[in-house]
Amino acid sequence: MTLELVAKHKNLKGDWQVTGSKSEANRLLILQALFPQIEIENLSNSDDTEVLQKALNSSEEEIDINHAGTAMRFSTAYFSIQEGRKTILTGSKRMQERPIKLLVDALRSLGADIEYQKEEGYPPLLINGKKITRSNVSLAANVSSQYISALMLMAPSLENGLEIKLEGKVTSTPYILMTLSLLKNLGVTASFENNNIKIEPFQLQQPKKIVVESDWSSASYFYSLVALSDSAEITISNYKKESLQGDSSLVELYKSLGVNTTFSENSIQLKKDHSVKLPQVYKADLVSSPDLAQTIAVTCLGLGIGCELTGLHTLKIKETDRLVALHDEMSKFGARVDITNDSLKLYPCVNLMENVSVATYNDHRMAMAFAPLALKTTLKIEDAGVVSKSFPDFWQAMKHFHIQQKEV
Ligand SMILES: O=C(O)C1=C[C@@H](OP(=O)(O)O)[C@@H](O)[C@H](O)C1
Ligand SMILES: C=C(OP(=O)(O)O)C(=O)O
Repeated sequence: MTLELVAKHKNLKGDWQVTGSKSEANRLLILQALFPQIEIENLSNSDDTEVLQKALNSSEEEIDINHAGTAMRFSTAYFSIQEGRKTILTGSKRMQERPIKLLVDALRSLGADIEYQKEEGYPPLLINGKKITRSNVSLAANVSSQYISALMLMAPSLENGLEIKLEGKVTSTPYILMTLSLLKNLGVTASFENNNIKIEPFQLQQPKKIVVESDWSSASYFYSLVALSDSAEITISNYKKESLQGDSSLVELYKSLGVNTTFSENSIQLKKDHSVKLPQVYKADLVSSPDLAQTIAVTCLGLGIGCELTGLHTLKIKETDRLVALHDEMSKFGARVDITNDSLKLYPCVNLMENVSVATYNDHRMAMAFAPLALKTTLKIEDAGVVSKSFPDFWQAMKHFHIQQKEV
């Protein structure tokens, strides 16, 4: 389905309730499978969370995780310790190109029985669940934090706990800290000091309710709407100041792009700040917030300013090669874009082309990042249904804020 987008008003007002964080939800689902006394509230309604929930409830041998990276990585560790159970974990064509070797090597070194079904280093995986008693592992931490979170999530259910030594420069650190916080919140004794993670064995004695905060990566599209509007005052919920999600860095990152954030009890109010003088070139290191790269790049494109984004080395192995995708799609609007393996440079582009058709490459964030650009030019989004990976009611939200959509 291709959607043609037209912004009917550029003065935005209104409220929206965003679904629960898929990162928090997917961690909690694994923890709940290991400690059934956990009760989860405000679970994400994303495809990635649904697919993991189904996988964990499935009694089938073959489980298809589709495009969901966290579900693939977290359930690889989970099924490795399901004693006596054989599982084939597979996923979409793209999932079969997303590397998992570092995690499989780490699990194998702990005694897990995992074989590759097709290409070495990539799903699908054949897993024969086993009891794991070894408690020391080390792995490179510069490729994906998801491998580390996967090990951390299974760790408290191991009889000897787990010590994980992180090698090299750690990437996407806030996601490791999110996992650590959720474990601690449950009552697990856990620490992360000097690239060393230590998690003690744990048993949950009493029922424990955990409420998932709304998704901050999804909030980024509202920040972009506000930045690109003529004026805006919108409220989104449920958010809190002390977030577990690293993407709450949006509050700071969007200040110089003209968006002010005010926290209320369980929501945030975003206001267009007309007093801000936009930078000619916006600069940010996004090594801690890789999922914001597309939103920020497109906001800068819409504002007619340049940007230099660094710390993007993980983008190449996500739903698509996001650096190439951003380069190709922003160029269609007339912009000059240079990319390297870990950075993106956008040159200021004052006259945006009209009626551009944006390809989305099975990547929800390509569709969602470009949608707010409708406030600046007319455009089409191809395969617009991809948004359901993390934000199924995204298009309703855009409609609520006057971005009209017509199927073409
Ligand atoms: O642990 C998580 O929930 C995630 C970690 C990040 O991945 P990397 O660690 O691979 O950068 C992020 O991009 C992804 O959307 C969610
Ligand atoms: C990278 C993402 O997800 P995953 O790696 O879990 O597929 C994302 O949601 O932007």
